[in-house]
Amino acid sequence: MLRTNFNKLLHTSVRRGLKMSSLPDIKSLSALHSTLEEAKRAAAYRAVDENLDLQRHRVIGVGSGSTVIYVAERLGQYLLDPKFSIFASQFVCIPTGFQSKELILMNGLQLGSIDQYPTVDIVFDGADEVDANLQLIKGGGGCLFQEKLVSTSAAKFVVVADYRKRSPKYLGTNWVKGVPIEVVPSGYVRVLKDLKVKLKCENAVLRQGAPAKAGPVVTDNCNFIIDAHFGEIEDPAKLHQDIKMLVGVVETGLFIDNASKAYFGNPDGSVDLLG
Ligand SMILES: O=C(CO)[C@H](O)[C@H](O)COP(=O)(O)O
Repeated sequence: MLRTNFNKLLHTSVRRGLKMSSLPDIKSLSALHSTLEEAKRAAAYRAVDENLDLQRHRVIGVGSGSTVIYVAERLGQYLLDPKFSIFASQFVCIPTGFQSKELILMNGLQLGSIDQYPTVDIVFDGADEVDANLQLIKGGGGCLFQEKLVSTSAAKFVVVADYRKRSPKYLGTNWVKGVPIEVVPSGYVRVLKDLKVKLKCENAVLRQGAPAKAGPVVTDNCNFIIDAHFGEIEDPAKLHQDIKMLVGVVETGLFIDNASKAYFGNPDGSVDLLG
């Protein structure tokens, strides 16, 4: 069975022009165009190397954003290393949106869906802000519903981020664009009103697609996103619950008691671990 999958992988790799090679050491790779990108890559590679259990993990969630690009790249490198490919060819990768689906396919990985695989072994995903208790703001890229669906279906959720994402204390300090909230399109006016009147939100705006699109951002689930400003958030769990109660809300970008650790890449190439 393993051998058949391995042969299938070899044929697929050859067809796609991918060459078998050994898992590269990050130090041997060419420099990226900025220290920020280096930081993201360092966090992602280390998170994958330290948390991926080749013997046990089969269903792997791949999140969204610019840091996760390096997670998918690293998983693809495992697939191309003859030492690891016998295991990596068994991976089924679950995307959290259109972008991550593309990343999975581009790196030669096998694509699955959350409805085929409702139990996920491990998920790697980015974040917009992470506090000391591993509570998160996510959804800057508009994929929060599927990200929450996959991360809460996973036995382990590992955050990959750069140094800018680490909160000094309260969520809402570094990420000042507001808490992303996915809403049903016909309910957005009602949610905007309830956020201001019932939850005393400082400001809430419908996220716009301009300049790429005139009109609102439409999510992969055909919904809208509201960005709601609450300043510094002392009790993210309560705020999440309060927002969730509003009619028209699909999901909030507050990820509560969900992540088990976070890797933060630094400009000097080092990585800090929280959790
Ligand atoms: O939640 C997200 C998308 O909805 C992303 O994970 C988050 O915005 C982080 O992205 P990046 O790695 O580009 O900083």
